[in-house]
Amino acid sequence: MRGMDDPIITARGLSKTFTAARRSVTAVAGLDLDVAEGELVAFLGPNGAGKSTSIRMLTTLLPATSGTARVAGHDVARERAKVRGAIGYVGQGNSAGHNQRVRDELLSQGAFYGMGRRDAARRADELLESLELAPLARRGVLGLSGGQKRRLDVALGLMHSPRVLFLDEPSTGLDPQSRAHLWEHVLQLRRAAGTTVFLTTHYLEEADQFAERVMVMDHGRVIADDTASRLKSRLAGDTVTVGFADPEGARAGEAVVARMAGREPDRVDAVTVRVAADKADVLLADLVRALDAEGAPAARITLREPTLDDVFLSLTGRSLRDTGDAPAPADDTSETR
Ligand SMILES: Nc1ncnc2c1ncn2[C@@H]1O[C@H](COP(=O)(O)OP(=O)(O)OP(=O)(O)O)[C@@H](O)[C@H]1O
Repeated sequence: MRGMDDPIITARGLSKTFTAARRSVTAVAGLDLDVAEGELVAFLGPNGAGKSTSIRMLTTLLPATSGTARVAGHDVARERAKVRGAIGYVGQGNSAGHNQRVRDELLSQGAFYGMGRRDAARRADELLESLELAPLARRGVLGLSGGQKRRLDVALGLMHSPRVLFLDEPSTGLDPQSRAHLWEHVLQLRRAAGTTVFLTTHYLEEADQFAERVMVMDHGRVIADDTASRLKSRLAGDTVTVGFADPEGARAGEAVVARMAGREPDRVDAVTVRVAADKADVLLADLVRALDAEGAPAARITLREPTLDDVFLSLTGRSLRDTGDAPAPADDTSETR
């Protein structure tokens, strides 16, 4: 992996304003970006935040209104063909509308990229194998399941062995098992080839679990850019919730909690208090002892680690889950992994 002194993706002041019928919308407002080769970066944000527009500018599909970007050493405005040759792009719902066979679809893509027939065939078989599509090679594209189709999309994006793979919502609409499966493949392919992966997602858990770097976008701007764990510890702490046997216990316990945590707890209900804590795991043991010693023992204590949604909430005052567009959290990936 190369250092940041030689990033594979850079953007400076990259902006896009759409104007239609005298109304103008600034979809992306001054994106600055440096991505090192081999990084896995996730763009996270609510609908309309500007994620797709950013990706479409970086992949040369959309001209910027202002600003510049370079991908794999080429300028996205002046060297579009060179950029396209170096990247793979999987858009939202990429799959073909006609019923070509799976393997033929890959071969057409290879031809599109100017690959020789032999090379294309070899590469297609390699990708069919590694994306577990080999048994479906002769099946029509239209008969594939959602998850199979998305894996084919990824294979199509990888046909010419690009240095950078852009994925726009690769897992939206897939069931939890297919999502996990797709991710497994993307991570494995990336390990094998060192491909830089830049993707957008609505799934907080996904970004949290798999991305090395999370860029949170809102209203066309990047409002946070760091590893998920640093974002969480910096912008949203743990919460400790303490339940008492009765309201009297809660009253006595509340003061102890305040003293131990160093800040006033919130009242959840008559018998429960909640407090934010920087080092909740350490606090927990001390708190239990202190509550016992002062005759206000806890009936139950729960510790909740922050999620990326807490990060978004702390940055914007809104919940990503409340924006109405984020898919419901999948039941297999709850926020407390
Ligand atoms: N072709 C277009 N013409 C006019 N406005 C557009 C166009 N494309 C996008 N926009 C607007 O730009 C803003 C950003 O859209 P964009 O699709 O980049 O957001 P996003 O974060 O990718 O959202 P989603 O998660 O829904 O894909 C939105 O307000 C959108 O309505």
